[in-house]
Parts: sequence; C-alpha cells; structure tokens
Amino acid sequence: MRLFTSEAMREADAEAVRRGYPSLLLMEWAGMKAARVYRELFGKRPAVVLAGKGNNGGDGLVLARHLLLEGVEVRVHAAEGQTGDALLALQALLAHGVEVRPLEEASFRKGEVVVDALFGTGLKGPLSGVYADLVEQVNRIGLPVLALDLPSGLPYAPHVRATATVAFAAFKTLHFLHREACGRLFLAEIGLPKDLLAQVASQLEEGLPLLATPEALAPLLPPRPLTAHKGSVGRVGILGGYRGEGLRYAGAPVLAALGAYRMGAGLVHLVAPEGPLEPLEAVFHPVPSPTLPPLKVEALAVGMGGGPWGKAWALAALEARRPVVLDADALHLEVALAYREAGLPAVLTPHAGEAARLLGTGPEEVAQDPLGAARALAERTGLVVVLKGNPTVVAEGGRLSLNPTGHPALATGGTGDVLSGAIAALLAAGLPPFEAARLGVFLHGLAGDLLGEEKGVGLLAREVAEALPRARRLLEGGQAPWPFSRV
Ligand SMILES: NC(=O)C1=CN([C@@H]2O[C@H](COP(=O)(O)OP(=O)(O)OC[C@H]3O[C@@H](n4cnc5c(N)ncnc54)[C@H](OP(=O)(O)O)[C@@H]3O)[C@@H](O)[C@H]2O)[C@@H](O)CC1
Ligand SMILES: Nc1ncnc2c1ncn2[C@@H]1O[C@H](COP(=O)(O)OP(=O)(O)O)[C@@H](O)[C@H]1O
Ligand SMILES: [K+]
Repeated sequence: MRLFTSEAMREADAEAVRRGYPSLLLMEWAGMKAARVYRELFGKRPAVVLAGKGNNGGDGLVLARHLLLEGVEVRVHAAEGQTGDALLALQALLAHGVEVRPLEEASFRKGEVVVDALFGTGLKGPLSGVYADLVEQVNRIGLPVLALDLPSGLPYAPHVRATATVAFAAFKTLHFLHREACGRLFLAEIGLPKDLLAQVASQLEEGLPLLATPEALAPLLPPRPLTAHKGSVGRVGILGGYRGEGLRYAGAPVLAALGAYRMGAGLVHLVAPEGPLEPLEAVFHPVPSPTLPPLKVEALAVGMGGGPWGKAWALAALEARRPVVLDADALHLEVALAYREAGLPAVLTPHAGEAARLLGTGPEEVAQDPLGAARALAERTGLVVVLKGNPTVVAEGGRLSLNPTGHPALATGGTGDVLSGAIAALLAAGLPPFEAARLGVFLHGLAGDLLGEEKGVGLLAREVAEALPRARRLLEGGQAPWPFSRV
C-alpha cells in the first residue's frame, strides 16, 4: 500500500476533477463515512464540530448533517469564508436549521465528543493565534476527539491529539510518522475512480513510500517444506563482541544468535571472543580478535557489541562474500562503501544516533525527517538501510517502506541485536535484502506489540526473540493485526 503526501493527494483530487468526477461527491462520502466511524465509536454521544474554512471543514459540515439526521445532538463552530464545495456543505447544513457559530466562541461540555475538521492536507505552516489556542484547549479538555483526515496542525506543534482519525481515500505518510497524534486509524473509501490513486502514484517522480502491511509481507515468508533440514533453511554467521582491558561486550552476539534462530535459521555459527556458551544451540568459534574462520553460512550479521573492534569485524566479514547485516559498531561509511564496492547485498541497521553519525548531522535532524534521512543514507551507500525507531523506515535507493508495528516496550538494551540476527536469518533463507529487512522489522515490531500488550514495559531483549515465532505464525495464518480498519 502506498502512503500519499499532501501534494499527491491534491494531484489525485485534480485528476478526479479532470476526469469530470464531481468533487462534491467526494466530500459527501468523506463526511458520511466519518459520521459512520463516529457512530461506531461513540454511538449517540453529542458532538461539537470544529470546522475550518477549507475542504477539511467542509467534510466536518457534511458529517454534522449526517449525525443530525441520525438523531445525534450536534453543535457546530465554523471559520468564516467558505467557498466552493465547503460553501455548498455549509448551505446544506443551514437548510436543516442548524445554528453555525463562530470558532472563537467554541466551548466544550462534559459528555461531548469533539470532531476536529479544522485543517487537513491544506495546512501550510504551524498554527498560530486563535487556531493554536483552540487546538491547545481541545488537547487540555480531555474529551474524545475524532479527527477528519489528519489531526489538525500536523506535522507541526501544536497539533490535535486525537482518539481516532479517519483518513480519506488514502493514508498519508503523516499518519504513520505521527501515530501517537492519530489514535485509532480508519481508512475511508470516498468513491474515487478505482485506478486513479495507482495512476497518480505511478506518475510521481519521487516514488511514494510503501506501508508494510501483513497482506504484502505474508507471501515473503520463507517456506518450510516437510523435507527441510538444518542445512537447507538458512545458516547464519554472527560476528561481534569485544574483549578489552576491563571491558567486555559478550551479550550482544548471543542476542543476535537468538534472533536468528527464532526467525527460523537452521544453524547459527557464533564468532566472538571467548565468552558464555550461549545459546546452547549455536556452533562456537572463539577468537582472540576479529577474524573470519571458515564458515558454511548463507548470510552474516556483523558488529553487535563490537565496540572498538566494530570496523575490524566488518572488514573481516567482507571476505565471506555473503549477504550481510551491518549493525552497531560495524556502521561506518568506509565499511558501507567497501561492501558496495564488493557488490555484496548488505543491510545497515542504524538507530537515529548512528544514522546521524553516518550522515554527518544530528540525531534531532534524523528524528525530524526519518524518511529523508533513510533515503539519503541509502542513496549515499547504495545499500539497504533500516533506520530504527518509531516508525522504523526501510530504504533502498529511492524505495521507502514505513513499518507500522513496534512498541515502546522495545526501547531496551539488546532488542536491536535481536533484529540484526532476525534479518540475517531471512537473508540466509534467500530473501533479497529489501524484503528481508521489511519482513524482519515487521515481525520484530509485532513481537514487541504482543509482549507490550501482555506484559507492559520491562521486557528483556531475549523475550522479544522468543516471541518471534508467535509473530510469524500470526502473519502466516493471516491473523497479524492490521494497523487500521476500513470503512
Ligand atoms: N483530496 C481529496 O481527494 C479530498 C479531500 N477532502 C478534504 O479536503 C482536505 C483538504 O482541503 P483543502 O485543500 O481545502 O485544505 P484544508 O486542510 O481544509 O485547509 C486549507 C485552509 O486552511 C488555511 N490555512 C492553511 N494553513 C494555515 C495556517 N497555518 N493557519 C491558518 N490557516 C491556514 C487555508 O487558508 P488560505 O491559505 O487558503 O488562505 C485554507 O483556508 C483534505 O484534508 C480532506 O479533508 C475531501 O473533501 C474529499 C476529497
Ligand atoms: N518507542 C519505540 N517504538 C517502537 N520500537 C522501538 C521503540 N524504541 C526502540 N524500538 C526498537 O527497538 C530496537 C532498538 O534497537 P537499538 O537502538 O539498536 O538497541 P540495542 O543497540 O540496545 O540493541 C529497534 O528495533 C527499534 O526500532
Ligand atoms: K482535521
């Protein structure tokens, strides 16, 4: 599924009009579908609708009319100056005898639900003045909020923090970059001609990002035939760890090995300084410093817990000439370029701090524009980039994919190591790097979601590895939760 930008949405709108499709019908469907979501979530609780003067406000005025017709008590506050379809929506509402009061007089009553129809894709720049005050008041007051298309104010501050958001026609990247502001997500079909969104998406020069959905990822799961044996389903080499004066990193490679096994690897070889013999199921290759012993593996994960040895691990691993995940201390521009030069498929898995170091910017810049940062790093290195965080972004060249799974309970030491091993297992099973990265990230995030809901925070990274098979089974069985509902 493609995620749209505001510009792409405007182009879709314009293309519909060029084809002669009456845009008022789109607005009517949008408002009607949003009213349906309102009724599903809030029944007959009274509504207070806040409508801007643009088309987002128009959607809100249509919703108000539909709620009214269904016997819901509705109060409406609207900006002045509607034109076009929004003006027609206002006239239709007024014809029902509804009193429309100014936005400046907006008030809120206990038991009401707020409908945020102030701004959608047409917002230019941050809110100020009366709008900023109103949005802050809505957030403070604590009533449930249904946002139409987008929580007003996004991507800037202040913006509405909604209980639920109904996206019209297509999701926008903002919905998945700002999940917390959107609450529950609904996608409303509003009657655009069937092929129109695909046509607009294909015409855009800079491809629109993909959303990683269960539907798209399930077919990528490596099959497990009855005749499978441990040498036929993917063998993984883990290279990492550090042993120095008074300092040892021994756990990270073990967690990566667990991630690889739990993602279905047949055999895991652990190349690390002498340390705990875990997991018992691995083959151990204790080495005094970064070297590559002879290994029969189909893929590698390199760098976890490598500390000052990180670069040496990565350069040693180059000799294996296998697809590789480069993580943590193996993340250096020089290393990435050496893999590109060698023509080896490689997946880089930086978090915002590591990506910033590779790009020569600050972590805040990366966090502000994860799509841009992931794309820039993928273009600069020619490799696949997994920019970890919420959301995690996967990039290859101009291709971008946003991941909808993942829980804040994952913000704990070692979960990234588990991810590296998991992606390496999928590479070893034969998946191309972009696909291995998308699938690995999705299942790792889903494992975090399952555990976060069951146990809350306080997870151990090894538990995330343990939950991977459950996540995989859900995806296989068509039961992985969709990140949204359709209306
Ligand atoms: N695409 C589709 O297929 C369909 C789209 N639909 C709906 O249309 C929505 C997009 O509508 P839109 O383009 O009219 O923009 P919208 O979000 O209402 O805001 C524009 C208004 O805000 C104002 N304004 C801007 N920035 C501001 C600021 N910082 N501070 C203050 N004011 C600011 C701006 O003022 P101006 O700059 O023009 O003076 C203008 O008045 C979309 O989200 C969806 O809900 C549906 O109806 C069905 C089909
Ligand atoms: N708030 C969050 N929401 C979703 N996923 C998160 C969140 N915080 C961290 N994660 C995930 O947890 C993992 C942490 O990886 P990383 O930062 O490399 O940790 P470590 O180096 O300790 O293993 C990444 O997969 C990241 O996407
Ligand atoms: K809105």
